[in-house]
Amino acid sequence: MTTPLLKVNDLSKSYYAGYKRFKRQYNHALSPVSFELNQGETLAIVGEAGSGKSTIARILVGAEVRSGGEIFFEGEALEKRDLKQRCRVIRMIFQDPNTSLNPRLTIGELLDEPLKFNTQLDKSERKALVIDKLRKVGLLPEHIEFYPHMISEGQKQRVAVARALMLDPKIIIADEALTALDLSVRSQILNLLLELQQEMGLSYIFVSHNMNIIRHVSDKIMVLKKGVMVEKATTEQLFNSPQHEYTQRLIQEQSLFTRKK
Ligand SMILES: Nc1ncnc2c1ncn2[C@@H]1O[C@H](COP(=O)(O)OP(=O)(O)OP(=O)(O)O)[C@@H](O)[C@H]1O
Repeated sequence: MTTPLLKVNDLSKSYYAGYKRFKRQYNHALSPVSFELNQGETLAIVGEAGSGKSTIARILVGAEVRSGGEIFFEGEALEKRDLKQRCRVIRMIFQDPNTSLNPRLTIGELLDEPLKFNTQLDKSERKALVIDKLRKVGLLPEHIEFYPHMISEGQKQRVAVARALMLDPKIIIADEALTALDLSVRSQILNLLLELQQEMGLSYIFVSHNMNIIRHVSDKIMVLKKGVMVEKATTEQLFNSPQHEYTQRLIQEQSLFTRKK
């Protein structure tokens, strides 16, 4: 049996919520969840607002500390790696490039940042890598001089993708990264992500509440409801025969919403 790229066992998260009747209270944002991700595979995590999707994402990238469970990357505990190494292997793309990209930095500076902080490369080596990644996401070397406000929404999301690629990660987590984009731009970015997956053997975790988006991109899906995993299946199984009534409702609501549009 091959070792999965990422193996998560009983991951959980509770937030301290103050005292009630002299007892410490906790908000269980995430009850223990387990899942695996293989190289080149796409996992989607779906659920309504507050279901714990982003909590998993934040723990995986090291932005949040887990309350329980274990995370193994290539068979080794993820915590054994320092945050720098962790940043290299798992990167995140956020929903809104307008807030995730610093407007005061040029595209070149934005892409150079991860290299500057995480590698020993000199300026010209870093510039060559920046240009390489710009090309990979369908932008031009000239974009180095541009500021985010000078380019379109779709191009901004391409910059966000390029930034996630700078350290040659193995896993990219896209947290609602396609939701805010209009339909034509969304399909362009989706195609770009799929091409990059083919080319670089990337694994993706798509965090989304939009069943339509994930249906077309994911190999398997995990459904969360109020911090509890209620269903986990291949995409085909889940859409053909959803087992949990919550999953059935999510699929139904999405198809109604799509028909109305
Ligand atoms: N820093 C925090 N302190 C306390 N509670 C938190 C914190 N961050 C998240 N939570 C709670 O944890 C639960 C899960 O939140 P999370 O952001 O993971 O949900 P989500 O499914 O990603 O929702 P959304 O789609 O709105 O981002 C929610 O009840 C939320 O209120």
